[in-house]
Amino acid sequence: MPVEEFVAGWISGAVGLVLGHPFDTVKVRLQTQTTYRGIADCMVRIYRHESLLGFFKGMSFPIASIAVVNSVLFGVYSNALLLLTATSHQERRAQPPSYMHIFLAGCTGGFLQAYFLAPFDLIKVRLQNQTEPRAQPGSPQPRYHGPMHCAASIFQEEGPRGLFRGAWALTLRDTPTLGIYFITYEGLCHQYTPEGQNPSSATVLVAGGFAGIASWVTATPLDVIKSRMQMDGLRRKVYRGVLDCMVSSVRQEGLGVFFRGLTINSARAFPVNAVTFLSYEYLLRWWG
Ligand SMILES: CN(C)C(=N)NCCC[C@H](N)C(=O)O
Repeated sequence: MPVEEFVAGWISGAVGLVLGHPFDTVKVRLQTQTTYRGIADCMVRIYRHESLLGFFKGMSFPIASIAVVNSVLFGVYSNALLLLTATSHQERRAQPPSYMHIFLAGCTGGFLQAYFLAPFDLIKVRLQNQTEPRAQPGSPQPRYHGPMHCAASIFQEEGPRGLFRGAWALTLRDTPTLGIYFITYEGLCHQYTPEGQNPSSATVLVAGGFAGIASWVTATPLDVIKSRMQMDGLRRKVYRGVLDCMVSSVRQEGLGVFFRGLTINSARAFPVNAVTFLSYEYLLRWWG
């Protein structure tokens, strides 16, 4: 089993993560809190109240976990394609796999990564939603003092299953949309690359960027539900499950609720996934 894909997936994911985290914080706040009037209002209020550091809340755990999460995604995707088509990453340029195989391999990668991602994503979302500024004498204390304290508190209060709150919505979000992610990337690279050659850097950047946008546009409705399920139970439990969360969110806020954070999700997706795929391709070429 080639391990290069796992390592390339890890490094490329970390590059994208740091770049996209501030946008991700704004998105999570817009999806779960109704007090912001829009992207600009949310950004200004985070900056005024919590300083620049407010945008980077909850980033340390994703950085630590990206090694596992992205290497599972890219490694499983590539190895699933190897199983389905009997071609390695380099051979696939000369013998491109069918879109059905790419989709199935992407869905498999998405399905498996969701379970590795679930606890880390939960802790990220909980920390991103803490609006208290950095601790100053006399100022209100945030509920969680950091990622380890957050993980330990959830574990103590809700048991090990609590760490997987929202995991079902996350799996529903990631399984089909990662199929779409890889199909868009491979399809655009194939379209704009001469037969048998490697795609140019510009092609990889554009194809990666659009793969990010296509997958996040389709993922946003379940992303909203996932974030709400993850915040549920913080004080009292409101939703009975994914379907109940969907129905009551639509009842209270209308169908537009499914598009909360769509603009910022798409704006974030382009640069993050452009650099993720560029570093992924270069690392694999570098290792031959
Ligand atoms: C729509 N979904 C869930 C994805 N495209 N997932 C792949 C993640 C890529 C990158 N780390 C990101 O956060 O955009």
